[in-house]
Amino acid sequence: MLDQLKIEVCAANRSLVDHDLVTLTWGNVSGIDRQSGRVVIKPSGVDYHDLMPEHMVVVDLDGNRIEGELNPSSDTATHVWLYRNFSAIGGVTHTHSRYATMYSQCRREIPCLGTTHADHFHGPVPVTRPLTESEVAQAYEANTGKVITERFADLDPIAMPAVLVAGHAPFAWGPSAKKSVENAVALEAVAQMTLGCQQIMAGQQDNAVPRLEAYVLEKHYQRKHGPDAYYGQAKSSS
Ligand SMILES: O=C(CO)[C@@H](O)[C@H](O)COP(=O)(O)O
Repeated sequence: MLDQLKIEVCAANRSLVDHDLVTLTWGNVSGIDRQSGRVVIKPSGVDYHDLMPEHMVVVDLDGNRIEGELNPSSDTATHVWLYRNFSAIGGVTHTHSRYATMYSQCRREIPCLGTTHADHFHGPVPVTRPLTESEVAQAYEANTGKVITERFADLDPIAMPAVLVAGHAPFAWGPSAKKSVENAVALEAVAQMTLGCQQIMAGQQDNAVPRLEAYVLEKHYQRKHGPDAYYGQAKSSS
């Protein structure tokens, strides 16, 4: 079972380059086998072009390495925090993709301006609070997961499969490693289009950027996720 997951996670990491979501090794994808509770993640600092399934690292839900010679991604603690708290997700993608990272660094949400956004994200893409000095000093990556799940206290990670970490960069997730990459691609696309809209409107007398109407948002989201789209999920304890 994990051999197949290693193949999928390796392919998902390599696809980050094809989607122009990464510079150097600034990104990592993982996937979870919920049956065994094992997470497969990219090794730290390895060039994407050199990645092979056998390089993937297997960790448990506390981030302890179970299998693999290489060190797991430096963001492993964030990935496993998300798997522990968002029970319905199967894959996580973290990148420093340009436009979504600009919004993360400006600490501004990405408003829902159009149907492209609505097809993937049920509302504005939220931004977390910044980590405190002690949170950074104590456990930077785990506390990055903590501020994400804090921000999702009243949000559903199925309806909103992405977040902007203040001062850092985006995380996206989905039912599989591949789907988490797709959500990261969609996030970067809507971030770029939103920035463009804000630049277009900045030069206008009425420079308020029009938000997508709520009834259009609902229609598009339900068209993609079904009329009974499930917005709420019981959160497992971390
Ligand atoms: O967020 C960061 C650094 O800010 C990470 O995404 C690294 O840029 C990639 O780390 P590895 O996955 O190669 O350890």
